[in-house]
Amino acid sequence: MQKEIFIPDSGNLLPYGGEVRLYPAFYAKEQADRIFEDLRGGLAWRQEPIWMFGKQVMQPRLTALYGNPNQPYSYSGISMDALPWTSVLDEIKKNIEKFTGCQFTHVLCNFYRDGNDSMGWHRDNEAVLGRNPTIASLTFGVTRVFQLRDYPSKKNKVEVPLSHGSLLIMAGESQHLWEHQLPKTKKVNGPRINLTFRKLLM
Ligand SMILES: O=C(O)CCC(=O)C(=O)O
Ligand SMILES: [Fe+2]
Repeated sequence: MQKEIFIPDSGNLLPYGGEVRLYPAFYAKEQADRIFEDLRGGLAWRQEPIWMFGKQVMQPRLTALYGNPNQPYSYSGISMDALPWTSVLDEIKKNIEKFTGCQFTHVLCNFYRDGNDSMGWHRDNEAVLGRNPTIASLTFGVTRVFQLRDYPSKKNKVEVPLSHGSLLIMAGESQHLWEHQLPKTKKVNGPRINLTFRKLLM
């Protein structure tokens, strides 16, 4: 769908140690609106517990995992079984595979109901993703600020507004040297859906 048109990108947003690129208009508004509605109503959203500092707490967002069968995905102390691809998720996967030249096996879907929902500082560095994973992150709904910072020093914060229809690619060494989060905010009140496409090694 996208392949014949040139999609401008931000250039590398990281000053060193990996690559993060933003394609603000990967999907045009009408298409992004349609995808948002389909994902909101069509995915099996659940609030899941995770382990944090030795105790179980509910995640401050809803999640769903889709992907190739027989390959469960473990992160933050929970193991999730992937549901089979829906037609919209499969359509998006094909688009970004064509665009990036990478293959993806799973998509972790996050639903941030409002500005109180969030995701804390982390790296997507599970061994099953391999050493330098390419992660494709798509946003639908309200714009939220995504933050990265140098992992060892907790300095050099980079802020990236992720808007409706945008694609963010994290690649190279970005999951070693940088961590990222989606902080809470009082500035927005609407819902946001984020999809992170990943390739799990068998
Ligand atoms: O919602 C976002 O933009 C970030 C999601 C994320 O970091 C993740 O799913 O690992
Ligand atoms: Fe992440």
